[in-house]
Amino acid sequence: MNAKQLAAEAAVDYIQDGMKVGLGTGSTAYWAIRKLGDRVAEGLRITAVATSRASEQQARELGIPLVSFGEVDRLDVTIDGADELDGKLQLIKGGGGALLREKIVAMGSDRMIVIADESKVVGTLGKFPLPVEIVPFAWEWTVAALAQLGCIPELRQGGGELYKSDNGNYIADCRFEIIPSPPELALALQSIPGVVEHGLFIGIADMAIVGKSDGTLQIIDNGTKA
Ligand SMILES: O=C(CO)[C@H](O)[C@H](O)COP(=O)(O)O
Repeated sequence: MNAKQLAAEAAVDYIQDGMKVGLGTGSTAYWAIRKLGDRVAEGLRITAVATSRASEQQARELGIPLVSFGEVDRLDVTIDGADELDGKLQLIKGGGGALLREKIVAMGSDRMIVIADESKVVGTLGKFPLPVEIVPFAWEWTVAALAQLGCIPELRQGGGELYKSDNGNYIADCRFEIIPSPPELALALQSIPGVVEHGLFIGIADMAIVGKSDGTLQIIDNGTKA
């Protein structure tokens, strides 16, 4: 079993009968959804919402009951991957382009469990280019404003054209190399009008389950919620 699958399946052990569950996006979340599908087939009764069309389709194929956002106020737990995470459970997300939906779903959950392999754990965030979802209108100005924050922003490409998120927006991948203060950067990003959402998750995750190549798990749950 690979390290992503190990972490993902361990997270599914936290799901109990009757829970409302947020389904993340990406190659690690894939394994969690697959395991949840197995447990639903065995009789586990849950309802779920998905953070992307891809995860929704996977859940549907596996028979996981999906509900609309109008049918639930809050979720009990969301299980999702991350591109980077530090010891305070601050995250960079959005490598798969689903950061806006992922943040809405995670913040609407009583608990967010992050699943990752050990390559995602860092001392300081920033090596992974920070995904920022921006509206197509006047994107040139928004990208220029992002560059003013000290990064090199690059609009994500997909299939020979500009990538569009499930929400019809562009993603600017912002290369910082190091982000000394994620909360300060988050505030600065939020003040740019063309920014819809950014991939810094601060004070949102409650616990991380990290799968290691030696087959063991590391639990990070003592993060200071900023
Ligand atoms: O934020 C995400 C998608 O927007 C993913 O959770 C993140 O990119 C990690 O992906 P993977 O599990 O494939 O490494």
